[in-house]
Amino acid sequence: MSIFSLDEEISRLTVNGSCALIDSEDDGFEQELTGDMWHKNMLSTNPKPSRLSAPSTSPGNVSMGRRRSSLYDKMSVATPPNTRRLFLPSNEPESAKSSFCSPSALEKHGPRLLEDFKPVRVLGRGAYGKVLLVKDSHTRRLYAMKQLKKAEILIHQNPDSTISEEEALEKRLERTFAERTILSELEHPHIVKLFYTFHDHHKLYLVLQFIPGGELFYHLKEQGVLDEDTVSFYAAEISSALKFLHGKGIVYRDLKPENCLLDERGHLVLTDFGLSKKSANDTNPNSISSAPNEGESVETLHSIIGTPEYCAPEILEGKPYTQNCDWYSLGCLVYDMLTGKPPYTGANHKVIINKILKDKTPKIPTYFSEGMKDFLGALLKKDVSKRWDVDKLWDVDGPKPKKKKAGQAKNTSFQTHFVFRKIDWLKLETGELQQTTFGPIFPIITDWELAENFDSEFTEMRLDSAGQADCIDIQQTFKPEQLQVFQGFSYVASSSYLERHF
Ligand SMILES: Nc1ncnc2c1ncn2[C@@H]1O[C@H](COP(=O)(O)OP(=O)(O)OP(=O)(O)O)[C@@H](O)[C@H]1O
Repeated sequence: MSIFSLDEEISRLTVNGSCALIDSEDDGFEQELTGDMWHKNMLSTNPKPSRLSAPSTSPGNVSMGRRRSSLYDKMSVATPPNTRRLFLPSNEPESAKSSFCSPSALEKHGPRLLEDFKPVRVLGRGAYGKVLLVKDSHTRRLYAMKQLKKAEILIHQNPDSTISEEEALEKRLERTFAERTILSELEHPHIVKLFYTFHDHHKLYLVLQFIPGGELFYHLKEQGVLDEDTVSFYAAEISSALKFLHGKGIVYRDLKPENCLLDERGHLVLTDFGLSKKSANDTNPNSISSAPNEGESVETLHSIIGTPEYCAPEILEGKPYTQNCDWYSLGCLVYDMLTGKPPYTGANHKVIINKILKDKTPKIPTYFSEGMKDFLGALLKKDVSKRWDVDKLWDVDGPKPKKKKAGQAKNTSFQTHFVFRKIDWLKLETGELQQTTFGPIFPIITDWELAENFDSEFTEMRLDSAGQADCIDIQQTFKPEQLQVFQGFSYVASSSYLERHF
C-alpha cells in the first residue's frame, strides 16, 4: 500500500529529519514508463493538446496509459469499460432505490452480520482486503462492502525502521478505526456514506453507500484530458468536501483520482478515509469526537503518508504540516485532470519524491487559461506560507480579485475565483446540485449490479477467490488479547441517518 511503501522510501531518504536528495537516474527503470517521456511523446505528436482530445490508449500505446498511483508495482489496469460523455437516462434498479425497508424494520435485525449480505462482485482492492458490491438480503439494496483482514492489520510488515513494531501496529489500528469513526460522524453530499460496520473472526467490514459511476481514475484514463470547465466543476465538488472536513478538524491526506468516485448522475464523491486524521486538541465546537489513539494535532501532523504524486512537499520533507496539504493535493489533481498526469511523475516513488523535493515549482502549461494558471500557481506553491490559505479565504464574501491582475489568487476568496464563475456554490453545498443536475461526465449504467464502470480486472474476479479462501486460522495464530484490539469496531447508523439516505 502506498502509505507504507512511501514510509519506507522516506526513511531511506531522510536522515535525522533532514532530507537527503537522491540522483534521479536510477538503474533499471523502464524508460518508456516515465512521465517525462510520456509528456515529450505527447508534445511531439500534439504540440498543443486539444482540451477535449484524449491521448491514445490503444494496445500499441500502453506505455502512454495512466497507471494506478497507489498500486504502482502491483497490477496493470485494463482500458476502462463503458463511459461516455453523453446523456442517458438513469436505469437505477429497484434494488438500489429507497423504500424497501424502513429503518425501524432494519433495527429489528440489530447489528448486521456477514450473512445479511450477498456478494455480487468485486469492485476494487486495497492494502488490507477487497471492496465488494453486496446486496442486503433483507432489503435487496446494494452496498459497497469494504473488507479488511484482521491478520493483515496485525502482521503487516513494518518497513519504517524509525518506529518500533508496536508503534507501527498502533498506527495501523489507528488508521483502521479512523475511517470508521470519521465516516460515521460525517454527512456531506460529496462524501461517501457509511451505514454499518461489524467484524467476525477474520475480517472487519464497512458497509458503504455504493457509488456506481466508478473512479475518476477510469474516466480520466478513457478521456485522457478534461476541459477546464469540467475540471473546475470537479474541483468545486472536491473543495466543498475538503472545506467541510477541515471545518470539522479533519485532514483528508489522500486526495487522488482513485479515491474520487462518480455517482449515478456524474457528481463526485470522496471515498477512502483510511488516511484521514482528526485533530486531537481541536477546539472547534463543530468538530466530531476523536478516534481512538489519536495523538497528533492537525496543526502539527508529522506522519508521512499519502500517495507521493499528490503529496505536499512539507509532508515528504517530514516537516509538521496542516490541513493546507489537502489544497496542494487538489492543485496536483486539477493539473492531472487537465494534462493527463500529475505535476511530478516517474517510474517509481523514489524518483517522484525526488522531483517533488528538488524541482522548484511545477511547470504550468502555457496553453491553460490565465485564470487556471493563476488558480494552479496559488495552490501548487511548494512553500506552505506562500500557498493559498483556502480555508481562511473560502467565502464568497471574502476579498474579490481586482480586474486584469495576474498572480493574485492567493490573496482572494476561493469561491469567487474566475475558474468557479459557473458554479452555484449554494446549490452545490446543500446537495441540491447533486440531486437536480447531471455532472459533465455521465457514467453509463445499464444495470447497477454489473458495476460497468469498474475495472474488469476486479469485476470479473471470482467471488470465492475474493472471499474466505485467503483467510488464515486467526484463532490459532493470534492470542485472544491480540484480537481484543478490534473490540468497539461495530456500528449502526442512526435511524434518522438511515431514513435520510434510504
Ligand atoms: N463506496 C464505494 N462505492 C463503489 N466503489 C467503491 C466504494 N468504496 C471503494 N470502492 C472501490 O474500491 C476501491 C478500493 O477502495 P478503498 O480505496 O477504500 O480501499 P483501500 O483499501 O483504502 O485502498 P488503498 O489501499 O489503495 O488506499 C476504490 O478505489 C473503488 O474503486
